[in-house]
Amino acid sequence: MSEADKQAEQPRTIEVPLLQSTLARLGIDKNSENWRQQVRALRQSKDQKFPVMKNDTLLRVIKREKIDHLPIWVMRQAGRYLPEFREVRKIWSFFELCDNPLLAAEVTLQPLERFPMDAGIIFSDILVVPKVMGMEVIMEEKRGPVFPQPLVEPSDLQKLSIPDPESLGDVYDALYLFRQAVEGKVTTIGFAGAPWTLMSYMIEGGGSKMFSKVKKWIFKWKEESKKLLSMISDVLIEYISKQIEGGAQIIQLFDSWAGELGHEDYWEFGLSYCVRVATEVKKRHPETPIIMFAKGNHSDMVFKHDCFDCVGIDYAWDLSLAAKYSQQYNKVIQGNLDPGVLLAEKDTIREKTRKMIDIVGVDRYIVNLGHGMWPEHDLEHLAVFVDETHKYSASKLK
Ligand SMILES: Cc1c2[nH]c(c1CCC(=O)O)Cc1[nH]c(c(CCC(=O)O)c1C)Cc1[nH]c(c(CCC(=O)O)c1C)Cc1[nH]c(c(C)c1CCC(=O)O)C2
Repeated sequence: MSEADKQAEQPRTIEVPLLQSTLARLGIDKNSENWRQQVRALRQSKDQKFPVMKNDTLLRVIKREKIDHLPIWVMRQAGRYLPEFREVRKIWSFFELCDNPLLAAEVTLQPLERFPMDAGIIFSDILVVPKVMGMEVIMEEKRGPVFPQPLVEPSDLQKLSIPDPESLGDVYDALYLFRQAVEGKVTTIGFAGAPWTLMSYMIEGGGSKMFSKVKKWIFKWKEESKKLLSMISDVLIEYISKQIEGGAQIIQLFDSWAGELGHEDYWEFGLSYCVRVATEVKKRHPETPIIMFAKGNHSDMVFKHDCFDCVGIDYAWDLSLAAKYSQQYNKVIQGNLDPGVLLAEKDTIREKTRKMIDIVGVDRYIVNLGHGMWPEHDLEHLAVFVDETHKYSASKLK
């Protein structure tokens, strides 16, 4: 039986146990036909207020304020390693979750029930942006995201459009609900894919080994490639600004495929567009910090730009070098435990965690993995990573 058929057999009432009391407090009835309008009206209302922060450790690190432990969250913290997430996925398809603010907020809350993280990253995907620009995206069970009709040549750019920013309103609504629900206990993180990574997906049509199609574009059709990157950047500026207005307190840009380009080319086709996006967002929302995660060998470039408050370090990067740059450029760093370490014995996880904290120190540091969680990860092992981060950093901060 196909995934869609299996899902069709399940009851499709929206079950959001973790969100229930928040909905009651906000006066939203999830069983009414217009619950979406109810959420949207609250998010857009001029006098919307969020609960006072009780744990703003992550934001305090960015502002270099006093903390009593180092903050930790993990990329893909809402995902398939959680049995309760897999239960929800039996009933709803991946993009149905992304398009439903109640369900997206609910699954963002799931990991926080189990782990005392300091932040929650909103459940969504970087590919919702190409979707609203007019491209079809499907999530295939074993392959991941697939674009049935990728961009093949420059004339295909005509198929794309600049969407009304509110067409991604479900994401802002999910952020709004999540921030209401956590009642100040964690920081709310919004995110977007970087222009280069999104362009790669739109042209490769999914994951890739050689990146030959997108490389042909940038080297053969340079101006058209830049037109596409500019277009994506313009959409991202609006999208991220609206996420902040909806409730995001910090933003992470994911350039997952940065490492596929050489140094100069990454500047020309990658990072320069991230700088443009971040600078523009900062003009509108100077108080909101931005984390730049350029996976694969280009973090050194990221340190040099004032528009980024924090540099995400992937697991392959030398953390000592990152710590040195963090001092030199006065920037917070985030990362970078290899997700594979979570498969090791618990003692190894504790040891590696302590080592990272010894290298970076207990200021300017947000502890995280060096890439996202994997479906095969063990819950208890993630708990050990979180626990050791909090205990060890607290002992050093005393
Ligand atoms: C490249 C990329 C994508 N999506 C994302 C990136 C950048 C980060 C990175 O480098 O991994 C970002 C992303 N995707 C998802 C989040 C949610 C927030 C979080 O908890 O971190 C975030 C931040 C949910 C997701 N996005 C996806 C899942 C799993 C799909 C499912 O539930 O079936 C989740 C929880 C699917 C997805 N989405 C994407 C891929 C390659 C895949 C398939 C990989 C996989 O299957 O794990 C595109």
